[in-house]
Amino acid sequence: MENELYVDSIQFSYNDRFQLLTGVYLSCKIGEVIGLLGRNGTGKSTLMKIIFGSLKPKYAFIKINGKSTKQAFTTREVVYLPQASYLPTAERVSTIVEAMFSDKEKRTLVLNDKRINMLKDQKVYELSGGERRYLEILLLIHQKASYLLLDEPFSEIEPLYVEAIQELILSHKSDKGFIISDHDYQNVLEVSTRITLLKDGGCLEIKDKKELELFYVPEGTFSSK
Ligand SMILES: Nc1ncnc2c1ncn2[C@@H]1O[C@H](COP(=O)(O)OP(=O)(O)OP(=O)(O)O)[C@@H](O)[C@H]1O
Repeated sequence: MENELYVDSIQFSYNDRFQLLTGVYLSCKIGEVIGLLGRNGTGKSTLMKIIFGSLKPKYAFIKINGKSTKQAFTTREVVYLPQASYLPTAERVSTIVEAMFSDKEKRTLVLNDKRINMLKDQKVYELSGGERRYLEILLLIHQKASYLLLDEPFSEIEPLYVEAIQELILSHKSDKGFIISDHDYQNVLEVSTRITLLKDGGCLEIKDKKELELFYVPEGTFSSK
């Protein structure tokens, strides 16, 4: 299948005693926002690292736009937002944007973003959690890659920036595919086109909110409102 990130049969363990991922199947097409939910420690971050290629699995079948690969990052079609910030804290926002984009037009586009423009002379350590996370995602969204793996993009950031990041994702959905993992499932649900639940080492497709109540959130979470 063209224009799809496809992973199948992912097996992984950190030690011999426990197999964390036992045969994960996941797919994401351009235009899709996949909400990857799961309880603490089920392996969401591990799965993203395996797909990206920074962690070696026991077995994985990964195909990007019809071509199989061992490490998705080598195809330049996949970028990954790790849970922790990846920006050098002592650098100015404008310096980072210039370093990350050789193309002048792209640089100008990013620097003219309405939120980043007023922060461009600040250093990364001076930004709020939300401003920094927004910048990190903006920098990834403007890369050529078609697929973005976002590990906890909404975690511990101010509501204004949760909304800004949601807007950013939705405004780029037509030409990108997103896989998003976050504990704040409401924020994920608001932008997702599909939900998959990582559970007992595999991925379970969630059809509707009723199924989400059955497997993930407390009964009545959606119906009692
Ligand atoms: N480098 C490591 N060595 C050994 N065990 C690890 C390592 N990294 C993670 N683990 C363990 O593997 C399991 C899965 O971790 P992972 O971070 O992938 O889960 P997660 O679903 O992303 O969790 P959370 O939602 O809390 O971020 C956890 O039990 C974790 O403690």
